[in-house]
Amino acid sequence: MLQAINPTQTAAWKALSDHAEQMKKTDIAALFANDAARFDKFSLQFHDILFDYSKNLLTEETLTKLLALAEQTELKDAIDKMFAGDEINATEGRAVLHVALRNRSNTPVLVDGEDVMPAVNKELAKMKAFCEKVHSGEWKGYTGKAITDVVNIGIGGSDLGPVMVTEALKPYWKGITPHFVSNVDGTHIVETLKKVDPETTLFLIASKTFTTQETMTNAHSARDWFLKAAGDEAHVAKHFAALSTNQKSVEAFGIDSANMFEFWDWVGGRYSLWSAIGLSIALTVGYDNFEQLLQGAHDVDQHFATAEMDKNVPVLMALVGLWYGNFFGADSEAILPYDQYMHRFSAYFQQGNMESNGKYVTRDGEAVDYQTGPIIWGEPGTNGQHAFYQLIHQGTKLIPCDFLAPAVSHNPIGDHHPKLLANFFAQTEALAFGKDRATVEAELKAAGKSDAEIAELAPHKVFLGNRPTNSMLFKQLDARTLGQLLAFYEHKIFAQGVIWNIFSFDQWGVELGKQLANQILPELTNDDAVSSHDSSTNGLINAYKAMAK
Ligand SMILES: O=P(O)(O)OC[C@H]1O[C@](O)(CO)[C@@H](O)[C@@H]1O
Repeated sequence: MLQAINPTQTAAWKALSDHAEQMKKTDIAALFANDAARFDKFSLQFHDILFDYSKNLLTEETLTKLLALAEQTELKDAIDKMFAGDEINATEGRAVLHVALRNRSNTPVLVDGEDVMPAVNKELAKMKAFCEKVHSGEWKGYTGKAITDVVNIGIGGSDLGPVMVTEALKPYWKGITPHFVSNVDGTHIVETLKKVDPETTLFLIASKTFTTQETMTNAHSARDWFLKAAGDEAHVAKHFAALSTNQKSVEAFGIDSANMFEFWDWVGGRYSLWSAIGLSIALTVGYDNFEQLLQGAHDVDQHFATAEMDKNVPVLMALVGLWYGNFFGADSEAILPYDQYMHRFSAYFQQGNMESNGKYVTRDGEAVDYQTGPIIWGEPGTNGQHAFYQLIHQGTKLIPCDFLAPAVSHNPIGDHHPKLLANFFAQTEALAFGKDRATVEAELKAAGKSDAEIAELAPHKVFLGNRPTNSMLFKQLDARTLGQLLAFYEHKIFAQGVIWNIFSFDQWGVELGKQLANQILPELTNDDAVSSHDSSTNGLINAYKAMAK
């Protein structure tokens, strides 16, 4: 159980509030001008990843105060408790042990006194053997053909991680094409099924609970489609596997437990790509690469658990983010990967972050009077530059941004990569340092503009700068580095949740919508006018019924 500590009642919070008022009087450009060693002081190398957080509105004093906040909210104790298998997901009565799934050191991890590592290793061995059979062609479909396509049917954490990772690691694909169906909108499954052949397709029904409406509906439609071609129920075993914690429901669906890959209730859905939910990843990029992904996350787990707080990358990421959210009123963060393969990275951490820390109730059941989880958004560079960077540069909102890029491209064609990276560096520089009025006026003058034109145009061309960014520059996007990046963000989210005194591993906020949808569904299947809701909901439902006739 984690202590409930109100962060705003700590001495550190009060000190940070005062300090923020001081820091509002300076800017990032001044901090660089006053300290030639700033980059060295505020950057860290972790394996092949350089984390530069120097382009932030902070000083050593800021960091000391932020670290004091981490100490006074007992972050270290919370980290130890997570790794020790304590029930830190208190509202669901569960431990939080995605770190056990990637525990390559294999040291015992105890849940209720029992070491979970033998079960974790057994399941990994099962996944490995299955991948080998599929890749070698030993696993055959009902007409004796090898598998060419995998369709993962899942949603939320049972979809976003596998989609993001398989896309990010596309250079490592092994000849199996992955497809992902998540939305209950029939279009998703129908359009996907058009691309695959029942004789050579393997369906992975990915659902921790095996009760999720969207997933079960898609799974039944996939099975109907398959049986239409295959005819015989006996063939289902060759084409359907389940990734779940719920053996009973898997069997009820008609999937043999031999084709079930198990995980456990101490794995949160949005932290589950490291579990059997990652089977589509292992099938797509090969089991060896899946293991490298686990290894990368494990590298960071060890770092998070043991590094000093002031050298601890996820802790620093958490503190820097919280600094802007709680003391400067920033309400969103942009994640901007300069790597096309990472095009689902921000979407993945929308769930990771917003489902974890989108909470207004504290660990002791009170309403917070401070900001918690930020809105997460972003697109790959350079697309974002031609879409929303205008607002980041000159808008009225403070939007801390993370820039991520590989030094080495998997596709070193012409001068594409230097151009991409030039944009990355230019953007972080422009955001931090801006362009002042004098420079703008001198440029306009040099371009031959009259004094009147200069006076009119100059205000629009000034960049105030002082827009904070973190940069993550890494050697190349391989499985191990990706695993490290993902674990950085996961632990950042955890550390912030601890300091905010909220529970990061439940998601009660998704329940009400599900409950109401279940009540409304039967109302849509008859012709009666509906009057049981508010006038808007009644009006919409009745209009729908009339239109759909
Ligand atoms: O894997 P399941 O049980 O189908 O759940 C899917 C998703 O639904 C949620 O419970 C709520 O959206 C997520 O946390 C989870 O990732």
